[in-house]
Amino acid sequence: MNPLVAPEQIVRPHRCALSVNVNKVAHLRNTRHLGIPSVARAATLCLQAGAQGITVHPRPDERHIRAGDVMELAALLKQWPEAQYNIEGNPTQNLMAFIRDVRPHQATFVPDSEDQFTSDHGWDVAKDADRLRPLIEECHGLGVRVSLFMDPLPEAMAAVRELGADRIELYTETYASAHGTPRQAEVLAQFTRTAEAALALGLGINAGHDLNLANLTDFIRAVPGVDEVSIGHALIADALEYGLGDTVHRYLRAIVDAGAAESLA
Ligand SMILES: CC(=O)[C@@H](O)[C@H](O)COP(=O)(O)O
Ligand SMILES: NCC(=O)COP(=O)(O)O
Repeated sequence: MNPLVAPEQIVRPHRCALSVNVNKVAHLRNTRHLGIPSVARAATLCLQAGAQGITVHPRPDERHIRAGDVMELAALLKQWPEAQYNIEGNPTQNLMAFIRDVRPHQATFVPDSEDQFTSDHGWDVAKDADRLRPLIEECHGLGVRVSLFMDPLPEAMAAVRELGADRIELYTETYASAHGTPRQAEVLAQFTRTAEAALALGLGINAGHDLNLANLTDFIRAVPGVDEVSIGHALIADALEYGLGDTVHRYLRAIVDAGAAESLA
């Protein structure tokens, strides 16, 4: 296949999956020694409400998701064969041990330092290629899809493809900050160009970070071919108001409203 088909030739019937990131449930749980709220129970409620996946980011300092959560969710998701398990992290730190143990559907490589407040940048593929290539190959050998957390840089997509990654995850904080401002269209266009470049190379597209009920539909409408959005912070905050099941329905409705999923009926 021509590795650079023209964007207008990309026709991909698309559904966009919602993967709920449960980091913040674990964050709250960790502030007491009571075991509540339960991460597994929260994940179950999200799946029962129709979420198509669960995401965790087990950071080395275990500030929220702990190793026990990763294993408990792996056992839970065996009861939900249609649902996808996405484990995020820095593969040069603690991520690969989880990937080897759990073999999730997807590993999302994120270039975070150990003490980082939150994820705030994508990979510099030119600089990191030699370290990432064998780790991507190892994941593929384990049957695990690999997504690279990336800033919206169209020119970086060829290097991502050359590395052998299956998908990119568009780091959407700059979009979320610009949403509802005069810069929205300009910032969104950069994400659209990046997605078109990725699709032209046969890469799948995920997206995440600071997505919420206010900005999600506009993003999915504008950016072609989004396979999966992983949403945590805002969704868990919304659940304090609407309850987890109703909140998941609201996010699924936002994806339907963007035309990227069938109606919830
Ligand atoms: C990679 C990314 O943007 C998020 O998935 C990440 O999980 C956020 O980490 P915290 O929940 O620790 O802020
Ligand atoms: N990869 C993004 C994610 O999993 C959740 O990010 P956020 O919604 O907590 O900002």
